Amino acid sequence: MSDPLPISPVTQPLSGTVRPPGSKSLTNRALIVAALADGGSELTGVLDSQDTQVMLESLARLGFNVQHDQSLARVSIKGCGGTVPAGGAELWLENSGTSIRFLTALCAAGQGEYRLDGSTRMRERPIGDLIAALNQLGGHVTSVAGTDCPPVRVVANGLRGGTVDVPGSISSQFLSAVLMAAPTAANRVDIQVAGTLVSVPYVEMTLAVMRQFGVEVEYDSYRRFSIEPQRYAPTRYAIEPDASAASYFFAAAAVTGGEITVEGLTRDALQGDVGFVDALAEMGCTVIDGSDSITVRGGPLRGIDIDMNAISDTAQTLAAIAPFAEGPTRIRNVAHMRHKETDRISALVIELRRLGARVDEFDDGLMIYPGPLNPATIETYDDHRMAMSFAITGLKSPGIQIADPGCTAKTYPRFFEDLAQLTDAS
Ligand SMILES: O=C(O)C1=C[C@@H](OP(=O)(O)O)[C@@H](O)[C@H](O)C1
Ligand SMILES: C=C(OP(=O)(O)O)C(=O)O
Repeated sequence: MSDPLPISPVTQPLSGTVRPPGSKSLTNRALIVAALADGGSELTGVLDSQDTQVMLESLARLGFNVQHDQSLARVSIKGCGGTVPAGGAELWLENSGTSIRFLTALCAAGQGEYRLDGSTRMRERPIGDLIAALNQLGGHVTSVAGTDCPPVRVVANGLRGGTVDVPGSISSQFLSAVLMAAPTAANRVDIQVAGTLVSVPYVEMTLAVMRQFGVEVEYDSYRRFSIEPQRYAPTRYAIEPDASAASYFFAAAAVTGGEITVEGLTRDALQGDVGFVDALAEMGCTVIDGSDSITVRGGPLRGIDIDMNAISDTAQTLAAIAPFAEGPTRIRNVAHMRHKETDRISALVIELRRLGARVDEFDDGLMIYPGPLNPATIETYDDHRMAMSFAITGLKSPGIQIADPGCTAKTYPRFFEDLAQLTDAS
């Protein structure tokens, strides 16, 4: 655990320009489909963080030829035409949900015995729905401890294909994992989503990346998908900056009344989390769309009532600035946040109350009331987004310290350096 980090409130509105590192979600998707492609791909703008390092290390263990140039944020990877070279491996995925879910499906497309495991929290994160789906497609996948959580054992002999139900209400990552592996199956895969589908923009992102690597999916309003056996094409692929990471900088502008530009992202980004700026606009900020950037200009904030199901990784960002708005903020329809790095609804409620805020907890979200905050050390629960979100609260309210700030390494190892660059320049 790293030492607590005190955050100094800003003395004037925070202004400047920042370019966050590459998107975690795009990096891990591009790596999976490039590994399944028919030859060498080159990815640029690759995120270098714990979640992508465990993916890269795993692909190397699986026998893929992967070259990572960290200084240039570039990865070259030689795909094996829909197969996995090593006939078995043990993979360690820390607490990276995308990595363990996407790689479980990739391993099922291989030949041999694989074991996938991760941190204590990872062993509490559900994966049973994905296991059941892969087994319907001819896989032999089990939860080793019978918990429907990792560790996972895959005895692989390729996927047969056929018809499969994929539940969507716990995590969209199960559907994304099945979609990306589906073109390697011997026969057509017909997917039917069971129940509601959470985090829909991430499924749109999966389909977009598959298309960019030359694979076509027929689908009908995110309920039914059909994938014929196909090969991914080797591709030169540029990864967008991370839109969830951008939310902290947009929130910093909002809460300090400053003006911050995030470069490399527009509303056309493949990441749904760019939509966080619409929430800020509803709270009273001005959003300025550039040709290759988005700028947020802060102002007096008003509380809002918002469904954040599609962009739940930014719900903590919003909750962390909500105490400064006029009127309460209600965040709805994010029950799936309870299955992430920590139970994020519960963590938000505890930490906002520690600061003296009035908060109501609901099964599906929370309500935050405005009011002055007191000094406190914020517990981060090994959740990068708790650390980054409450750092923004600390720009406005004195005496806030972030416990274990090193946990941002999961997706943004240099977060506090990038934030300091903005605060030092203002
Ligand atoms: O597919 C993805 O890249 C992700 C999907 C979301 O998870 P859920 O689908 O579990 O909500 C999101 O929270 C996560 O950070 C990344
Ligand atoms: C939920 C997250 O990650 P994952 O599910 O990939 O571990 C996140 O980055 O906020």
